[in-house]
Amino acid sequence: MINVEQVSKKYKGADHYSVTNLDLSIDEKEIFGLLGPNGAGKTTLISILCSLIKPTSGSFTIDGLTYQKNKNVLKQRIGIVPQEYALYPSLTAFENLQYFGSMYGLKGSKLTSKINNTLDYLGLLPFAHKKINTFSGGMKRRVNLIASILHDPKVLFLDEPTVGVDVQSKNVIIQFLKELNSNGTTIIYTSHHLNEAENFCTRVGIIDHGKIIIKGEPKTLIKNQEGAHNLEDVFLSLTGKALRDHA
Ligand SMILES: Nc1ncnc2c1ncn2[C@@H]1O[C@H](COP(=O)(O)OP(=O)(O)OP(=O)(O)O)[C@@H](O)[C@H]1O
Repeated sequence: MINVEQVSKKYKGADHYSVTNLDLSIDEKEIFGLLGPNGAGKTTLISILCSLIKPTSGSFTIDGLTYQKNKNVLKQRIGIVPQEYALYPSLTAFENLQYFGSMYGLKGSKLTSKINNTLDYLGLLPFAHKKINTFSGGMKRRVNLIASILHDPKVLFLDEPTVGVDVQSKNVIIQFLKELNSNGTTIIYTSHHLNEAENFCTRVGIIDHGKIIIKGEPKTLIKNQEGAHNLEDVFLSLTGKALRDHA
């Protein structure tokens, strides 16, 4: 479904590469977790795959297609949940979702029922006609998520979809993503919640200094890492305990 070959990225003016000669292959219907310390290159990689930024070198395909030749087709096949909210604060949840749906050519009763059903699944139907600027962080994350899946993408990219949300919101978001996946959506997500990734992902890749240092099924990675009881143990063994502050 996704094939990445030797992708590198050096931002303009930067003195180092954020992603270096990265190879990655993700199968259809996987839930792939991209894990790594702050500054490891997760957002950069996901932004490249969503065509939000261009790689400095290397190539990749999604569903066998490149953006160079198939930008509009790929736009319909992928969904993007960015780290920052992409919502209009002075519009209601419903108005926001109508707007995002219309960007994918959706309209009428089909769009309305999709919005209402999904708001309902995610516990937001009673707030459908309230303005986003009255919503909590967890509620905004859920609307942000709905905005990205109205067009039923085959592949969904999520950059830290559960950051800053309470346990209840997190559970419903993960439940919803599992449901999408069981209906055929391939999911690639980044997270700092290793426990969540351990339970949610079919495979994870740990990325550090722009390179994937290990990838595989969480259970296998834990079994193969001496002394590891969970994914966090594997992560710390491989990436160390030093802080990753940078400015
Ligand atoms: N627009 C930019 N210009 C220059 N350097 C950047 C830019 N965006 C990111 N970087 C650098 O690229 C590297 C990777 O950053 P990236 O945001 O991809 O990491 P990350 O793994 O997503 O981190 P976090 O977990 O903190 O979100 C870092 O060194 C960062 O400082």
